[in-house]
Amino acid sequence: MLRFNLPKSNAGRRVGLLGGSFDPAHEGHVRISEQALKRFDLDQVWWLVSPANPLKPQGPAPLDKRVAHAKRLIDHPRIVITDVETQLDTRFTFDSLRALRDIYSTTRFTWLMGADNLAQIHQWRDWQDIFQLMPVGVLARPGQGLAAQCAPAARRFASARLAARDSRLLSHCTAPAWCFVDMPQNPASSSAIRNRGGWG
Ligand SMILES: Nc1ncnc2c1ncn2[C@@H]1O[C@H](COP(=O)(O)OP(=O)(O)OP(=O)(O)O)[C@@H](O)[C@H]1O
Ligand SMILES: O=C(O)c1ccc[n+]([C@@H]2O[C@H](COP(=O)([O-])O)[C@@H](O)[C@H]2O)c1
Repeated sequence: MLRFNLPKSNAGRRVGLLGGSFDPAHEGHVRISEQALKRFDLDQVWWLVSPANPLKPQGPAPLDKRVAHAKRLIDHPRIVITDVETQLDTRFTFDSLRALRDIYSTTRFTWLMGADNLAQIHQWRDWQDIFQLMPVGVLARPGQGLAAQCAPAARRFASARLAARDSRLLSHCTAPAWCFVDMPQNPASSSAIRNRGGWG
């Protein structure tokens, strides 16, 4: 029985978790979620709309506004918009993922992120523990290929990397395991939308 108003998940279901500020959500988020479903053999993708990125000094738009916009943008039977980090009162990704793993003990989670986050994840709290907790699926992002492939995290977990041709095995693997997949890339970014005055 769930303590919170959290999404439901059946035993054995494979769920990708895409964390982000979604300030605002855009077509790039939609594309990588659709690709992740296919390329990583997932049943669902949950968007974790975060209260705030612990590394960003300026807070995002109010959570309700970001969640409502995300729900207007995407209407997909296998993509779920959630505010679980607010409900769990967690701010750091490792804490959120550990809490979800404990609540949904029979769900197989995969952490998802764009290539820009692979290049930065070594700055996150407990980042190596994230790789030990669940498989990690990385999706290509324009201009981020080289930085991501040479990133400290890519080097540290080089032996746990799956070839892109085996990407559908990722969500079935035991951690640590990660995979970088290339795909038709989408240049959208929340900061570009904010800078154009298209949000807020
Ligand atoms: N166009 C894109 N292609 C691939 N990955 C993306 C794209 N846009 C966002 N992502 C990924 O989606 C997740 C959430 O992204 P986020 O909400 O920070 O959006 P953003 O566009 O990166 O925002 P900002 O420009 O403010 O940094 C991150 O893992 C990010 O790497
Ligand atoms: O846990 C951390 O230390 C940490 C530091 C920076 C970012 N994150 C997470 O990374 C995800 C992407 O953040 P953002 O703001 O770039 O959308 C989001 O889920 C954040 O909570 C997590």
